[in-house]
Amino acid sequence: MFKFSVRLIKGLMQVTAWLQEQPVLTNLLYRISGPASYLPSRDLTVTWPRAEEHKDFSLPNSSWSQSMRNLYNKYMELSQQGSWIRLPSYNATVTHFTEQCPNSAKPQVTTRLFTRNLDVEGLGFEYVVFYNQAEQRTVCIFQAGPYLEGSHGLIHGGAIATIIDSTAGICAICTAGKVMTANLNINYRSPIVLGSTAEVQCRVDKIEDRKIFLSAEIRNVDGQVLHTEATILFVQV
Ligand SMILES: CCCCCCCC(=O)SCCNC(=O)CCNC(=O)[C@H](O)C(C)(C)COP(=O)(O)OP(=O)(O)OC[C@H]1O[C@@H](n2cnc3c(N)ncnc32)[C@H](O)[C@@H]1OP(=O)(O)O
Repeated sequence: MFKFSVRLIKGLMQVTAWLQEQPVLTNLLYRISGPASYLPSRDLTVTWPRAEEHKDFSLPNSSWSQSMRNLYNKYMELSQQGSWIRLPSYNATVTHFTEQCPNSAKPQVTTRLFTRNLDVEGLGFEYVVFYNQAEQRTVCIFQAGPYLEGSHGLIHGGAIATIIDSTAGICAICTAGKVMTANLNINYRSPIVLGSTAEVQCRVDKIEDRKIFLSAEIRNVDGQVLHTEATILFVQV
């Protein structure tokens, strides 16, 4: 009887472990319960600022290179003329979409925006996004820190995809409201050296019903070197 119980418990544990590995289960949990219960139950070492203390990460900090600052100043001047606006950037998505969080004084979040998840300035994604409403364009001035390495001394292709997805996502959100990335197609033309400044240019090409088609390019500071080209499809949700 004892042996049978042990075997039964072991069997149950194996079934549970197998179930936890199945994407269909996590997907189902996510759909049924929403993201909060999908998070791991252990304590997360994530902190977030109170509403009155929200740090705007799109403002220059001491890690920014001179070329990063020069481009920032260029678009700030254009902003004063009215064509572009600088978009503030916080480290939690809930802070961006305050209408989803009525109790915004103390957002109940245990998550961080992927691109803003490091506390030390200059190690990860340093960037600022400007939006041009009339032209349905965004530009992102981007400096990749040493924690974004792929090949030796160069930015990881996934980090490049992330900054494109973010710049295009912001463009699509500003233009069409709530959207999800449905397709992201990238051609990596030349590598980007860690620490260098790059400019991500993104525009809405067309809108068909719920589909927003965008294209993006990453170039170096003077625009002479093409690093990356991409097309992105967002679907309104
Ligand atoms: C502030 C920082 C901003 C950062 C932004 C970052 C945004 C993200 O990274 S989102 C995360 C990654 N994306 C996801 O996880 C999305 C997962 N996918 C989904 O949830 C769904 O498939 C979703 C919402 C994209 C589309 O689903 P649904 O709303 O049911 O649309 P659906 O009816 O299937 O399709 C609508 C149209 O889009 C088309 N479509 C949908 N997916 C695709 C695709 N992958 N490729 C091409 N076309 C597609 C369909 O063919 C259909 O076209 P038509 O109307 O002409 O027939």
